[in-house]
Formats: sequence, structure tokens, C-alpha cells
Amino acid sequence: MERAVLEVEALTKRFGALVANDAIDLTVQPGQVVGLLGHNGAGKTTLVSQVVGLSKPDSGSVRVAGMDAIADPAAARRCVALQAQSQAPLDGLTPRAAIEIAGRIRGMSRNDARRAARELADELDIGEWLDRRAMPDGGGLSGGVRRLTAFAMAAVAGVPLIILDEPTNDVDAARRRLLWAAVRRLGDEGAGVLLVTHNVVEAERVVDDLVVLDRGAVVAAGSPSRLRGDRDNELRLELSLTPEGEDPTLPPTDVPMPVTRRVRVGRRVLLTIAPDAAESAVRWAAALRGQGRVEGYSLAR
Ligand SMILES: Nc1ncnc2c1ncn2[C@@H]1O[C@H](COP(=O)(O)OP(=O)(O)OP(=O)(O)O)[C@@H](O)[C@H]1O
Repeated sequence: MERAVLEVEALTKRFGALVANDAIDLTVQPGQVVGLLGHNGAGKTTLVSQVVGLSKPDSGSVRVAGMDAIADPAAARRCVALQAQSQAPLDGLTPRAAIEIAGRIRGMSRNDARRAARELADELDIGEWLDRRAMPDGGGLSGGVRRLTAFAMAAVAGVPLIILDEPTNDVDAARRRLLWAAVRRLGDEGAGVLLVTHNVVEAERVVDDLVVLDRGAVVAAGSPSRLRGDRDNELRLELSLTPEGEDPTLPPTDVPMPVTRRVRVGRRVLLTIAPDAAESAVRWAAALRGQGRVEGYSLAR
């Protein structure tokens, strides 16, 4: 197998007491589109910042195209194109100029950069704004066109690893479809793509693998169909709380099994757990009831 374009191992990053990335393992192969999913604050942007050398991990390793991205961030960065979550600073530029400059910085000839900018504009259907200038007050270009231009800037020159952080924000539905198709094309042409998104439903169609983060840790990883299969088998433990309202699932908790989802509705708490955790879940819930800490419990598919 070809060498992975991104190898993250046991990556840990703390902000004071908060563990923003908790021993994360993640690999992107050439030609593979990997979706990185997670709620707000799950640790996605923290992970991306370390991959591109903007912040240093507390422990763990990051290799980009075989290079140690922690020891030599500048070398690693040459192999990565990043579309950041914040809008790209395009003020005073036209999309055409911005995309061409991004290509030239990556070593493309003037002609190649010009041709690539035109092709990307056609692919994303932003040709009519290609020569319109972005104004500093936010005028000139819509948020969606700015976002698509930033995507084109990341996609223009062939680098081994392309990281897209929420590339569809502000983009209309029709152009989102074009953008997803372009993401798939980048993978099919051999790039490794790490796609950070909240948009699971749309991303699922273009990714090969998904990595799901929750509170800094990887809670699920694999192909979308495998993860869906896992979900079909998941169990739901429901606890009925006492009128006093003690919630034994809140920290400090002695819950003995991994919980992939916790939802509280009134005096009921629903925990989603793996099928092989059924026995320990029932033993724990029965003990809670025995101690009078919950009124009752049930376990269901
Ligand atoms: N510089 C920082 N200092 C302190 N805490 C931080 C810092 N950067 C991030 N955090 C915290 O680390 C956790 C992970 O944040 P991060 O931005 O990586 O999440 P995210 O998954 O990218 O979220 P979102 O989807 O909202 O962008 C959050 O609790 C956040 O408040």
C-alpha cells in the first residue's frame, strides 16, 4: 500500500484541565476522503490546527506525507492545502486572482494556474463572479461565493493532503452538490482529503470513511455503511430518575460502559450503548434501583 498522507497517532492536546484532543488516532490514505464529524467543541479544529503546525500537541505524533509535522511544520505544510473554517481574506481580490495566486504559490505556471482557475469556476458554477472584486465591507461577493473561492484555492494545485474545514457553510443547495462532487473528484485523482463537517447526511455520499469525535476522543470510525450497521445494533438504556432528580449519569459517575449518546428528557435519561455492554449496563442499572437512586430502568434495541 502507498504511504498514508496523514498519520495521526495518540494525539493529545489540553487547554488547562480541558482535554480538547484525547489520544486521537486517524489515518488518511492517498485517494481517500475521510470525514471528521463531531458536535461543536468536539475537538475538530484543534486537531486540524496541529496537523498544519499552528499549534503543538502535548503528546502523540502527526506525519504528513511521511514527514514529522511536529518537528518540521514548515515542510509538512508544503504538502497540505487547508480551507479554514473562517472565511478566506479575499478583500480587494477577484475570485480569479485569488485562485490563480494560490496556484502560483504552489508552483504552478501562469498558464496552468489560469486554466485551473477557469476549470474550477466552471465546476463550481461561479463563473459569473470570477472577475468581481470582494469588498472589505463584505460586499461584492456573497458568503457562498467567497466560500467556494476558498475551496478552489485549496483544490487548485495538486498537494498530497487537502483539509477542508466546513467547506459548505453559506453555500446554496445546488452548488453544495457541485462542491461535494469536486471533493470526490479530488480523492479519485489521488489526493487524500480530510473533510471536517457537521453535514453528515450530505458528506456520507462522498466519504470513504468517517471518524466521529466526541469531547476530544474518537467514539466511532469506519465506513458509513459499517457505522450505520453498528447503529442498527445499538442498545438504549433508559433510566427513570427519582423525583429528587439525582442524575447518576452526570459526572462524577460510575457508569461502567462506553456511552455513545446521552439524552435527558424530563426525568428520563436515555443512554446509547454497544450491544456487548448489555450485561454490565443491566447490572449497573439494577444496582442503582436497588439503592433507590433511580425509580426504574429498561433496555431496548
Ligand atoms: N485556544 C484555546 N484555549 C482554550 N480552549 C480552547 C482553545 N481552542 C479550543 N478550545 C476548547 O477546546 C474544545 C475543542 O474545540 P474545537 O474548536 O477544536 O472544537 P470543534 O469540534 O472544532 O468545534 P466547532 O464545530 O464548534 O468548530 C472546546 O471545548 C473549546 O472551547
